[in-house]
Amino acid sequence: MLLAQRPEGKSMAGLWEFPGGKVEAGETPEAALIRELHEELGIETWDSCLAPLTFASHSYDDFHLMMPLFVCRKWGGQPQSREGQALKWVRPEHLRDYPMPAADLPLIPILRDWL
Ligand SMILES: Nc1nc2c([nH]c(=O)n2[C@@H]2O[C@H](COP(=O)(O)OP(=O)(O)OP(=O)(O)O)[C@@H](O)[C@H]2O)c(=O)[nH]1
Ligand SMILES: [Mg+2]
Repeated sequence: MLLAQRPEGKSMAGLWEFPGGKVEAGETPEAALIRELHEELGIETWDSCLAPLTFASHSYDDFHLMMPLFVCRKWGGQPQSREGQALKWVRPEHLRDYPMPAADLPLIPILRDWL
């Protein structure tokens, strides 16, 4: 799977995360992910290429995160770093080697078992 390292200046800088971002008003989760993948990686994808896999539910100090995790199996173009973030393709069994946000940690065994 493709991990992105949060750049300096953002919250949780240096941690490795799944590409994506916040849903805007009136957007479906799928539309938000399609938009974010375009903004962050320059790739195109479509609702029909996104499969919901699991979700994270985690209380940070200042907000509660509910984050759906989708698998994107088909896209157009080559992922490239458009926001200065480092990118890395990582096998599920190696996810533990990359420091991730606290909300993501319970997802690691699920991804290892399911993918
Ligand atoms: N994309 C992403 N966000 C995550 C993950 N894990 C996690 O806790 N988050 C949190 O979920 C929120 C997503 O925000 P984001 O910074 O990616 O949002 P964004 O792309 O819209 O950026 P922006 O707010 O700078 O415009 C952040 O609070 C982030 O820390 C993850 O694996 N991927
Ligand atoms: Mg983002």
